[in-house]
Amino acid sequence: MSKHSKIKQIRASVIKGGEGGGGADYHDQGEGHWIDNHIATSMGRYPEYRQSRKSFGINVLGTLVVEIECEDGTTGFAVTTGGEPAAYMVEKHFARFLEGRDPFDYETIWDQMYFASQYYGRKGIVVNAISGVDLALWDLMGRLRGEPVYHMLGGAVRNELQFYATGARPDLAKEMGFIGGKLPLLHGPIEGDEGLKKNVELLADMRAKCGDDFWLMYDCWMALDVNYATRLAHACAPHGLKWIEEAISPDDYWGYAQLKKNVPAGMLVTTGEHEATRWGFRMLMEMDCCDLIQPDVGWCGGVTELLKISAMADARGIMVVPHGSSVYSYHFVITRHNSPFAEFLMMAPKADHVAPMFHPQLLGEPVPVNGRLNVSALDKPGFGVELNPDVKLYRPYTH
Ligand SMILES: C[C@H](O)[C@H](O)[C@@H](O)[C@@H](O)C(=O)O
Ligand SMILES: [Mg+2]
Repeated sequence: MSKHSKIKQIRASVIKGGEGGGGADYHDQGEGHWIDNHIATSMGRYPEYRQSRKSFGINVLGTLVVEIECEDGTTGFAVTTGGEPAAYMVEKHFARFLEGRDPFDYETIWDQMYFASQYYGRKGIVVNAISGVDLALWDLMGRLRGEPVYHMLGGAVRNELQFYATGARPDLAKEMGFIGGKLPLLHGPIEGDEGLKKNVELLADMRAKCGDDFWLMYDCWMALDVNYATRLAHACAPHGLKWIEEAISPDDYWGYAQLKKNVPAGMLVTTGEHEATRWGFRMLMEMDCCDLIQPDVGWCGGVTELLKISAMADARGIMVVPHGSSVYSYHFVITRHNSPFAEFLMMAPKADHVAPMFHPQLLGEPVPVNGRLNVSALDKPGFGVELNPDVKLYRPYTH
């Protein structure tokens, strides 16, 4: 007989655009932010959509806030990307698998959410919604037990996290103590050899500013084809490009397998932030698509699924460095030997100082200091953060 308080209610809320700012939908930033400044994407083939990813809707979904309340009043929550469509699924479809149940039945809850939505889900926003519910369950379990999530995942295997920084200023990231800097790629195939030359020149400039021992990577956000990515990798090799990230479409497993053969020896091919579930990552690994996988724990299925993905990768000697997702990935990374470092997304508009990733939605969100975060910063129940009461929530659907 379960000794735990049962789940009384699950609630899915959103934050109206503009009031909440970026938050979990961290691409939803103001004008002039580096994260929306001429970054190469597949939509770049349309001139009207080349300058700004917001122009084609990268921020159209918004934040999903999932709250799960127990009969004793204990409430766990999590935020991810999903907005009203994801809220609809949580309220109208997934709630039935949680209410009246023990929150520690998270395996069965996950299984029922996934297979009940298999006919319309499996990847994308449906798995974002499942991930949001799963993360809220892990937060709730931690609060019920008075333990941080990382304790429940087996405990820390090291006493601190080390981070690389994603943003437009790797030179400043080096000064801030990060172990590396990941640049967004600015020019895609539509801009021809001239654009490729600019991509290489930017990397060369950053290499000159950062010196030889600082990791430099390119994030290509699904924008390229195999030939362009191959040419870019070879042109960037003399400037010490450590990895080429998400160069092509997440659906083109065959292209990744070819790119991994094409790149210069020693350069890593990475991907995975837009992949989902153990089955998607099994495909990436068994088709030898990449050297390092980057699931987003708020998009791939949550902690419950990331545990399965990570074990598969560990058995294959593949590193798992989750896509930046603040505390939701920190609690995982610090417990895994095959996750030796983490990503920190520079949310400051000029990438010139450290700011909490999901600001302003979360209170108590820890940030790296000198590119590191001591495990003690995670020593609070659940994921250790609270919802900011000044950020108003709207519950678009009920059940
Ligand atoms: C910087 C990239 O274009 C994305 O905005 C970023 O969110 C993601 O790809 C990452 O790896 O951080
Ligand atoms: Mg990326």
